[in-house]
Amino acid sequence: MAASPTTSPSLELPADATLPERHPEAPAPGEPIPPHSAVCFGCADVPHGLRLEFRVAEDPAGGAAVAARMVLRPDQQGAPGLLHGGLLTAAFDEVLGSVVALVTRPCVTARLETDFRRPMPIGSTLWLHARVDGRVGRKLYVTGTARLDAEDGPVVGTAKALFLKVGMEHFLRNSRPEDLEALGVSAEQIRAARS
Ligand SMILES: CCCCCCCCCCCCCCCC(=O)SCCNC(=O)CCNC(=O)[C@H](O)C(C)(C)COP(=O)(O)OP(=O)(O)OC[C@H]1O[C@@H](n2cnc3c(N)ncnc32)[C@H](O)[C@@H]1OP(=O)(O)O
Repeated sequence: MAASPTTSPSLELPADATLPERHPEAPAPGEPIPPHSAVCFGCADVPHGLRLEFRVAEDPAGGAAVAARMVLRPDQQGAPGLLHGGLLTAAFDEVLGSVVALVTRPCVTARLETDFRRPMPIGSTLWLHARVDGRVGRKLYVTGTARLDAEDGPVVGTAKALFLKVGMEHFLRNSRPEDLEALGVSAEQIRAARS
């Protein structure tokens, strides 16, 4: 049967997936991970952003893992006094993307599923954890957990995602030219990628 544009292959870890190690130049367990960009909605210190703070976590199996924390603010409400669910998904996108970046980069989210398990009161702190479970070629399979108010607090959400390794041309072809130029990319490089 032909694939439907509204369905995607499973996020289950394929049998031939291997556990990828952290890149040799990636920070070590316990070290903080700085924002990957000064303007990122997820990790940069921007007023409207999630302002997630990260460190590399120890993975018992020797794989790549991160821990992150996010304080839930009044401007992030969905139902009165509770975090908007889409922001938990956004937080997972950032946290799962960050752990993938310890293995290889750049990667983008192809598919992300969130399970919402408990409400998240404004004023609480989310403690998130993510791990790369396996890799098959360009495809990286990642899982994450969000807990309330402590690293071992109650689970409020879980996520599974597939990230795909892409080339720099993904950004050169698709990002706004002015944003690329602000990063030092020349107009000529942008034109060449788009010709
Ligand atoms: C100079 C500039 C500086 C830039 C500095 C960069 C900094 C980097 C910062 C990162 C920051 C992170 C922040 C958070 C992460 C985001 O938020 S990323 C933003 C959200 N994501 C996107 O915008 C991605 C949009 N989607 C796409 O561009 C394309 O669909 C993709 C994901 C690249 C895939 O396209 P493709 O490369 O053509 O892949 P395709 O050949 O279709 O599929 C390859 C394989 O993946 C599977 N696959 C593809 N899509 C799916 C899916 N949805 N479900 C299941 N399987 C799938 C296919 O079935 C196929 O499997 P195999 O047949 O190989 O077994």
